[in-house]
Amino acid sequence: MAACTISMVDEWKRKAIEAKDKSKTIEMAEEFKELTANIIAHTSFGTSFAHGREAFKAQTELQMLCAASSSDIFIPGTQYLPTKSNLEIWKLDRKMKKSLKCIIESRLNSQSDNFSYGDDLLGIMMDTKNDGPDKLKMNEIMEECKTFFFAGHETTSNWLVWTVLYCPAIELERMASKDMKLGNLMIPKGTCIKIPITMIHRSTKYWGEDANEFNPMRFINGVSKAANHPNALLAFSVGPRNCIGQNFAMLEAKTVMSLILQRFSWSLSPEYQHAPVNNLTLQPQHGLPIIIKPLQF
Ligand code: HEM
Repeated sequence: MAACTISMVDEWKRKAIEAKDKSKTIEMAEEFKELTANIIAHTSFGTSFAHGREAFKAQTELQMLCAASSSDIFIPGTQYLPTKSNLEIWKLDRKMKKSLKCIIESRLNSQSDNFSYGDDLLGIMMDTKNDGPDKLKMNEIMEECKTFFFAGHETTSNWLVWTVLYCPAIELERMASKDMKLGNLMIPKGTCIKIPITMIHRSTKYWGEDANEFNPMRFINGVSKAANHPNALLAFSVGPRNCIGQNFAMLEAKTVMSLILQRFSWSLSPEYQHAPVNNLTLQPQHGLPIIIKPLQF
């Protein structure tokens, strides 16, 4: 984490120092996307990082195509038709799976003397392959790699982008597995419920009159005491399906922000246009240009 971040901030400093006024506008949204992809690829694939990045690049393109087609009206069966977008989706899917399979196979062939596949995420998952009932199949390992990249990349990247404004996942969805009562509402089995995290995070009912103000001191006694309901902070969800990467993400954000703040002063560029858009995670539609100035030359 720290090594990836330091190489990014060193590059920023070099660019700023080269400039006449010793400052530089940096497109933070793009930089954070690249940084968090590097961090998650290193964590997942260690030494096979470069190949992992290739696989994740294909997954990102695939995700964008799927997000675009998910806004179309869905006609059952059309996902199997060889349309231009489906052909592109299938091609990227094959490319990504091939890269991941290559990484796993080369790791299988290079098992070290102590019969371990390594201490990155891939190695740990492959080591479980050797044991009895928890054994993971190649397919399952590939799916887990995809999940971790999807769940741990844009979330953290957009979290860094907004830092103290918004949470990156703005709503949760649940489907009722049986008829149930929720407060005064009867929820029939099969109903989809959306939980509006952003609205809950801005509710004066839970957070008090200053709900819309940036007040980090409200967390001084811990997250569960910050509001008048212990689960009012839902950024990582709560319960058995809450975010498995929460501690990783917290560590990543603290590492990145502290390494940046130690080195630069910064201000928002006049080019910035405030237009958050929900593309599965909340993103700045027109990027985040920030002017940075090194604190020391
Ligand atoms: C600021 C960053 C992050 C935010 C705001 C975030 C938010 C969330 C939320 C709200 C959920 C629950 C989704 C639901 O219940 O419908 C979730 C689940 C999950 N997150 Fe994160 N996440 C972040 C970073 C990460 C990272 C870095 C990883 C992995 C390294 C990760 C892996 C996962 C996984 C695997 C799940 C599914 C858990 C399950 O269904 O059992 N997340 N995340």
